[in-house]
Amino acid sequence: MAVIYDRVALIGLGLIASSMCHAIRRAGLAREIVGYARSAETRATAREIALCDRVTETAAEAVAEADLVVLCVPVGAMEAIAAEIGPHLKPGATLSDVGSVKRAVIDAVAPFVPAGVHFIPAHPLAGTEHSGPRAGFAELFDNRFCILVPVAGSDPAAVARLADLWRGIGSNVDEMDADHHDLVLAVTSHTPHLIAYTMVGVADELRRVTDSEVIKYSAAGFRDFTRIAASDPTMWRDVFLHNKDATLDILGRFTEELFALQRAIRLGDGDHLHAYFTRTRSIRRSIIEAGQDTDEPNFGRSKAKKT
Ligand SMILES: NC(=O)c1ccc[n+]([C@@H]2O[C@H](COP(=O)([O-])OP(=O)(O)OC[C@H]3O[C@@H](n4cnc5c(N)ncnc54)[C@H](O)[C@@H]3O)[C@@H](O)[C@H]2O)c1
Ligand SMILES: O=C(O)C(=O)C[C@]1(C(=O)O)C=C[C@@H](O)C=C1
Repeated sequence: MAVIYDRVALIGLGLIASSMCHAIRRAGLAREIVGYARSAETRATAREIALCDRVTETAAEAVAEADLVVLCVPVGAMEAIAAEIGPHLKPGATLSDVGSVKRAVIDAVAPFVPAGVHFIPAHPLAGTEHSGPRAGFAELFDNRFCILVPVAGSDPAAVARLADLWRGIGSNVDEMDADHHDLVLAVTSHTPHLIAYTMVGVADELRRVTDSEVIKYSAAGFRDFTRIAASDPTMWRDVFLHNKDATLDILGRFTEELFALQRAIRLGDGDHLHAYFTRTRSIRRSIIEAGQDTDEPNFGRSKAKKT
């Protein structure tokens, strides 16, 4: 594949940046990848594993002469890093990010984007519970969506170029408005993470009572919760602090449904439970039929009906 950006600078060398490094290299989409990380330890690791072509000591040095700069730090750290690099961005360059929340990142970063720099926020819908520069792998974005959230007046050619990069590293690309993005993600990612954190917390409380039975007999469903609940605490603290309204809205709806199910159990209302579970089962099946579940053995291969 052809080079899309001569020089790409990645700020924050964690799971997402390191995966971008591997994936951009795999597809040959940049002539040079420059990385910057705040901690000396992360910079040393990145150099040791030759993650990027060059690791710089400052963010300003990393972005100088870069054609694409991607902020890969937690959402709450975006403003400070934008303020630091703003004056050093090259005219005509594209500034993007991978934050899990979009409205708060746009509000925090936009004031520091100089005229002549294209600011195009983005969010790859792919991740794992691991973090840091060793966690990345080239296949992370394969068959996943990357949502681009162009701001008012974005240059269509710059948006198309960034979309080409994400397609080149395996993603499907969609565009969305920031507020809509934050609501959709509150449903599909943020609130589910909060529920997983809560359930694992409840089990942890129980463990003190039942002396490790929870761990010993943990079944697949709970194990999946523990994987999600092992995700980075800083990243998730920032997600909830910066997508407050949408998360509280969805959490309110969740609690109402939970109380309705709790009531059905108390009243022995099997019809209510059966009807509810039938509806939710059909949702899972439609996701698989649409070929969106990469954990499903038939993903991307068939639309075979399951019984
Ligand atoms: N992990 C996921 O599943 C996932 C998926 C999609 C998007 N994201 C988003 O991508 C971004 C990065 O997440 P990640 O999973 O790669 O995290 P990570 O913890 O693996 O890496 C984050 C990097 O940012 C650096 N950092 C932290 N605070 C900083 C600060 N104040 N100033 C400068 N650097 C700082 C860390 O040292 C680290 O290098 C986040 O905004 C997150 O919301 C994460
Ligand atoms: O698979 C996981 O570990 C994830 O949680 C990834 C996940 C998600 O909720 O799907 C988490 C946060 C992101 O912003 C995007 C993707």
